[in-house]
Amino acid sequence: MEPRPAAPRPRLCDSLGADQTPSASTLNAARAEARPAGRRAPAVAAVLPAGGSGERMGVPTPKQFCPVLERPLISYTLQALERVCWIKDIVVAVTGENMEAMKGIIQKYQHQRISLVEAGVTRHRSIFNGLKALAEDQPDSKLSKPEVVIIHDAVRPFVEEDVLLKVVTAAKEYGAAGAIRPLVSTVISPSADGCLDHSLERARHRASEMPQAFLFDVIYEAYQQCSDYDLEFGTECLQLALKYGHIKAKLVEGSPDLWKVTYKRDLYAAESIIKERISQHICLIMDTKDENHVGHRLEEVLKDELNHVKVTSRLPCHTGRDLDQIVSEQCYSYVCVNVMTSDFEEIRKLVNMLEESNLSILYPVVVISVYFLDYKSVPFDQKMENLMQIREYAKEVKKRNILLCGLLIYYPQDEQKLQESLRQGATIIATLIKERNSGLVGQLLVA
Ligand SMILES: Nc1ccn([C@@H]2O[C@H](COP(=O)(O)OP(=O)(O)OP(=O)(O)O)[C@@H](O)[C@H]2O)c(=O)n1
Ligand SMILES: O=C(CO)[C@H](O)[C@H](O)COP(=O)(O)O
Repeated sequence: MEPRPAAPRPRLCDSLGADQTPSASTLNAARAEARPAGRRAPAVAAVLPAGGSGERMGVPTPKQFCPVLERPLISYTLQALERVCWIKDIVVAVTGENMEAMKGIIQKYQHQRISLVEAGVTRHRSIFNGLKALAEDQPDSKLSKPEVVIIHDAVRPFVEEDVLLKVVTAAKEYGAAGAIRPLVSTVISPSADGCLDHSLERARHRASEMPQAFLFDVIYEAYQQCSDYDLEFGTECLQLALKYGHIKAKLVEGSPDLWKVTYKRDLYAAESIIKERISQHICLIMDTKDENHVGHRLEEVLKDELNHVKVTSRLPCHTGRDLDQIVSEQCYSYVCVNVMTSDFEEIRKLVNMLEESNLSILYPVVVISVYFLDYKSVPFDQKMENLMQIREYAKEVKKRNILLCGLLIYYPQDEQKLQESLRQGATIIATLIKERNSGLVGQLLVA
């Protein structure tokens, strides 16, 4: 039996940013990095069954294509697997009628390493079709048979590298492995007359989740021997490895986020989790170096209000160089503090950089333009005329998934009122970033 590969190493893919696909040289470097001396890293591929109709979701669109933050659910799962640079191929099984839509998603969100196969009428048949694509070296296929294959539902978007590595490592040793979770409800067995026959002791049972991983030959041979009944009604790949391959899969404790999107409530939960994850970093761009200026006080109040969020500040003159760094850190929330001017020059520069970075292809980027309205120095009507440009400009940039709105904070005012305005401003900023509500683009809010 092959020795276990080394423990998980830092992801080389991270240095490229989780949403970017590593180059071939980085993949090779990652493999070399992850390969202890003398041990060969297994060739790993993934099969994603995505051919269901999502009946339990109760909407016409199959749930894998339902939008979350205006992006199809399946795209998040693909992104999660693409982050893992040692998965060389990702085979997705979709129905013929959804093939073009799937190709469009791959192109729009710049997914890589994806191959498409026709789904089957059941989940097992879809998976089997995916395995066939990996098993047979068709003349024009760029796919090759992997040593280990991951099977993961396309509607489980929150899968991390660590659990993938655990199931793959275990599959190499045991032949099969799968993620499990504690049961939330007790499992019961009803009798023919619809009454309780018996219940299972919940603590002694687990829920089978995904990802699962198998030595390719183990699961492929199991599917080839599968009865029609199993292909039609089965729901558990680990059971096929046991029944047809006599392999007892290694069970790996998974994280709470491995759940499968099945009902409509799961879409709302997925959107909430994604919003929370992309709101963990705020970049504050100041247009003044004056450390004593009120704009820097807003930074302090924001840090105080949002103690779990990373707030980094930048000056426009450094923005270009620094922004590349921020983009690679996956920052999707920008607060531009304008104390010196109410014109749009700085905002336009930032928006142009964000567009060039393609950052807003995957997630909506929030840009909040904060104006300290020194109503004593500039006639109010002249300033408002300037500021009202935001409405039209915001409509324009919304098309590129950038959500722009304005925030006015009166200034100067007595210390207590100013502190109150700053706190109100921080609350408004936090809400705009957390909610990412496209209905508010172009609005001018007042703290
Ligand atoms: N013929 C099928 C049926 C299901 N799946 C996929 O298997 C995964 C898990 O199945 P499930 O949650 O049951 O999806 P649906 O069958 O679409 O849901 P429902 O049972 O509510 O119709 C999903 O990614 C689904 O697209 C598939 O590839 N081929
Ligand atoms: O949890 C799982 C174990 O492999 C599968 O995702 C689940 O069984 C799929 O069943 P269904 O397609 O009916 O949702």
